[in-house]
Amino acid sequence: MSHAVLAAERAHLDLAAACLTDMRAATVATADAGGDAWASERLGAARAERLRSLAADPGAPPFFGRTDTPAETFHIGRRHVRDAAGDPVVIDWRAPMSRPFYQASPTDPQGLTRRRRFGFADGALTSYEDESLSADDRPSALLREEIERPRSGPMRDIVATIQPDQDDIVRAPLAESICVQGAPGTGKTAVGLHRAAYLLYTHGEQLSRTGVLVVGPNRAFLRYIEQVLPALGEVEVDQATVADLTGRVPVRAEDPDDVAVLKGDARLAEVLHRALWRRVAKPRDSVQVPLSARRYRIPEERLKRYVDDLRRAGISYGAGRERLALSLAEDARRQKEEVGGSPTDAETRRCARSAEVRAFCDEHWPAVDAAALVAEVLADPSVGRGVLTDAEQDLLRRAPARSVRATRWTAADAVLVDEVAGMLERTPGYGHVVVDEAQDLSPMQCRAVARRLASGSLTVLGDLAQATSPWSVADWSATLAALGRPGTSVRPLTTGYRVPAEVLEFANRLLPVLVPGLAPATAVRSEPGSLQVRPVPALAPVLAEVVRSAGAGSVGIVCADASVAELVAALDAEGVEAAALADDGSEPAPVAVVPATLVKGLEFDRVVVVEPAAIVAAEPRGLHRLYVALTRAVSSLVVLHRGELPDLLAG
Ligand SMILES: Nc1ncnc2c1ncn2[C@@H]1O[C@H](COP(=O)(O)OP(=O)(O)OP(=O)(O)O)[C@@H](O)[C@H]1O
Repeated sequence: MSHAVLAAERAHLDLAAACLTDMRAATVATADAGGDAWASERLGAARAERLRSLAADPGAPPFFGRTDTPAETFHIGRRHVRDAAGDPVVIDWRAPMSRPFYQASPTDPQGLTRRRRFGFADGALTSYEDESLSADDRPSALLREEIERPRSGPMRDIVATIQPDQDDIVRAPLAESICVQGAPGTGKTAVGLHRAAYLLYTHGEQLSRTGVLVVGPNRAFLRYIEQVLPALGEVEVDQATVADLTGRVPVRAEDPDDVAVLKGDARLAEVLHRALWRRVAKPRDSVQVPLSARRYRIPEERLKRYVDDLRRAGISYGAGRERLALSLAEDARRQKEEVGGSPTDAETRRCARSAEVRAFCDEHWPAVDAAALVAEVLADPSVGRGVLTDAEQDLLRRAPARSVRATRWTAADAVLVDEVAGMLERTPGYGHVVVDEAQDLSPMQCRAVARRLASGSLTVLGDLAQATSPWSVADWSATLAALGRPGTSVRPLTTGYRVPAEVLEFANRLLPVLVPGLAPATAVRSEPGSLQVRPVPALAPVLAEVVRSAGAGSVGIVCADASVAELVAALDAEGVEAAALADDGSEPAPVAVVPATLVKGLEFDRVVVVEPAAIVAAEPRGLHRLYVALTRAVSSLVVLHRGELPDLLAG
């Protein structure tokens, strides 16, 4: 390593930091344009956003790499930095010029004569490493170190080390929907978030209008990933669970699995569609409507035609109702014009709002409340005859509550209510949606996500082996069809970055039973001693000892949901401070007792899985749940069991 090179690169780092400071100052100083309050508010909001995105993460240096071609040198960083003259000092990692940094290889140098990576310690540039992109390159130690650096705490970005197969997905065109089937810890979530950041950078104008949505499985997961996009300079991405998206009614009850599966079936959309549209009634008589002090009779035949045309127009139920009122008013207007009158637009609108027109619409195209309609279908599912079997109708049937408000809704009901709401009024759609842990979505939940998509594209992330919901599928086609993107190509990721090889191989013993034929992941690193499987006579003392000797980093104790409180109390009795992880988005405690049903998508430095057989026994897809639990560890996994181990793990 040359000192002169190091000194020059440090000088460039200082220059970049100074330019960033100037850019921030210039943004603050931008004067408001004119006295228009709305414009200055918009400008203020845009400036605040730009400031937020410029607010450099103090731990993140302005660049992490450099590419040289015979003509040019680019430093690559988290965001674009330019000097006072407007010349680039650092190129945004998402810019096309940055692509060779991620993709160049000795077999395809992509025009590069050198790729340089930088090593940092506490924000200071301490080392660099060059590849000449020829066959004699040694594998990059810095790259390896960074990729293998144990990770814990909230998720961090991976911009410095995105791998070529991941980069292909991150930079796929906006128009292309993609489904990533990736084994545990292969970077699906990271790739999905970086793709969102890439698309926002590349198609900023289009996507800033329509927005980007990230859908995750629960609040704990959203909390875990919430820092990644802001660290990449993207602060305007919505993050939500399906429950958030469909939260039109309070959820206060749970369905038995068989009922939940049925309510998640796409045929329910057909049932609800029928239930709604059968409200529209055929006109049986003419009607008289008032227009500027006179009344006009609209004959039955024309009324029938208006209703029929609107039914067939492919518009929402609500829009149809509004347009029906307008059709009647327009009819009266034409009649008046035929006899030489010239009604104004205001008079015609008044006619559309008249008591007579409203009464006609209420009778023939009545207003509908989404929750009330679902309550009605659940109380009498016979509207589903021909779509659902008799047995299925019986399964769905529920004694009606005193009122719609008193209904004890379940999560699956909320999705049905959202489906109807989407029929009543078009749901505004995003330009791109990233759906994580998509293997767990029911077809009806997929439809709820698809409604938020408008004509945009999707990034679907998941792992069939981690599918734990009662409606889990064995391949991706049903999910992709319900998401409205049936032709989406499925791309595998199989290099595991999270879990050490010893732990991954142990978990992979379950794989042939979970999803026969699914390719197992290969871990990038091996850590001898990272796996311990310990039969114990009593849990609490050993668990306490394991936690005490864990050293720095986060500890996640994963157990069957029913045992969480007991374990927290047992640790407390042993003098070990631990807290249960809740699904309210609050931060996990340094030692967190995690219900198995909440652990999906998370990672901890050290994981203790307590009584695997109990996790398996707790639910129908308990073995899949156990696989999720066993693949959360970054540094070590300890399995403690008093009872027998599940067969596949024993021996
Ligand atoms: N190219 C990379 N360089 C460095 N770290 C990476 C890379 N890809 C993934 N990682 C890290 O590996 C870990 C797992 O990534 P991530 O959570 O995205 O995987 P996943 O496939 O979504 O996992 P799971 O399905 O098990 O939840 C994270 O800590 C992530 O930062």
